[in-house]
Amino acid sequence: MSAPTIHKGLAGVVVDTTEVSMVNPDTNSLTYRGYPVQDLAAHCSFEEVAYLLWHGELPSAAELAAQNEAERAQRGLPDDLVTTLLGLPGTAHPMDTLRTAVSILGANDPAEDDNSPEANQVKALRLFAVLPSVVAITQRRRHGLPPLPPRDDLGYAENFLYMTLGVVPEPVIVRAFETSLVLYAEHSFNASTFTSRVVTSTLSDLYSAVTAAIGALKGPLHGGANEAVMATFEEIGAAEKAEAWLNKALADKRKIMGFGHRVYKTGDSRVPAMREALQEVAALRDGRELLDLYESLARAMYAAKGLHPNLDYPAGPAYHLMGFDTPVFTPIFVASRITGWTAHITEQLASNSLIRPSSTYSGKTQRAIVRP
Ligand SMILES: CC(=O)SCCNC(=O)CCNC(=O)[C@H](O)C(C)(C)COP(=O)(O)OP(=O)(O)OC[C@H]1O[C@@H](n2cnc3c(N)ncnc32)[C@H](O)[C@@H]1OP(=O)(O)O
Ligand SMILES: O=C([O-])CC(=O)C(=O)O
Repeated sequence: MSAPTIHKGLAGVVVDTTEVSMVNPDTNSLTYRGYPVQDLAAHCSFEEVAYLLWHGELPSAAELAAQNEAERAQRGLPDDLVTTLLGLPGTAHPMDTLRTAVSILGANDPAEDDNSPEANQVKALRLFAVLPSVVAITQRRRHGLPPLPPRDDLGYAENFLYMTLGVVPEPVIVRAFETSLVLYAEHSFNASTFTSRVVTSTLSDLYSAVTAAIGALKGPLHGGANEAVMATFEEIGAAEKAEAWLNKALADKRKIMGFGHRVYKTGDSRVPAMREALQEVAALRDGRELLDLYESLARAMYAAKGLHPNLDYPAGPAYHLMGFDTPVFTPIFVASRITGWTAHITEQLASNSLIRPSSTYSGKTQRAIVRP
């Protein structure tokens, strides 16, 4: 009997179909429900993109108004949840706070175990609405500031920025932030989405699937890379030091965060739009030096390894210049990806099969228990 082929990391393994998005590495393109992501970023609000991911079509004006009304009404956090979250150690990573918040919201939801599409859509919208409040709390407590109540006169991106930073910034910043939310929203069977589908496949509940997905996204090989990119820039310090720093880091066999991708091998479809957003933010926020460092490291990495940046590479410095603390970068990714995760959870349930791959045993041969 020939040994089965092992697909480490499931690389290249096609496990299911999806109608939510298509990543095409041959053309470096990404579509959500058929629409190119850069067109959505240029012409749609994040709320419209959320509706598209959940319902398969862009909303009419009336459908969007109804969703917005429901979302704005649910932005606030219950007082006891705020108390619990502020009771976590100040050293807790904001991703841990976010994961805990989703878990508590699930435990308090009497419909937690109702896996009907209607009930799960209610939960998806509720999580979409409250996550910015949780992210905002984690940043504000780092600065000794109390939580700010949400404002229902502001759009999703504006309110998110307001609650975290205490002001509604310039329209260029709001637009760049919204672009990042659209670009981060969905990416087929990435590790965190796949995690959410694995949990869902056991017929567990949506909150459990999202909690697990947050755990998967936290890692620096996935969403955590947007925070790690900032740490890299801080370690390098200046553009003229980038090449020497990189050569040493590669000689030390370090992974350079924000570069490479499991699917895209000739460039991430989302980077051009996010790089443009970063340039606009940098122009407004005195970001010339950071931008120079960004470009120097990217050039050196391509020369040394032929590797291109992924979305986390421009998103990290853009969030920094907008005024976000580094530990909230990946939580922002969560607040965006909640749309994609929940669309996939619904899709998984509609055509479910328990996800349970096989393995080849490589341990000790069978043996008897021998007691002395
Ligand atoms: C939104 C997102 O989640 S995008 C991904 C964010 N993650 C990161 O930026 C982390 C840094 N990047 C990486 O670690 C990888 O590129 C991954 C995990 C994203 C993809 O990994 P894989 O598809 O498994 O690629 P793999 O690890 O096989 O890389 C192929 C080769 O390129 C090298 N390589 C890939 N990415 C990097 C990197 N960022 N730094 C240094 N070397 C790298 C690998 O060491 C390997 O070299 P080798 O053949 O000499 O061993
Ligand atoms: O697709 C992946 O493997 C990672 C990624 O870019 C994402 O989740 O946005």
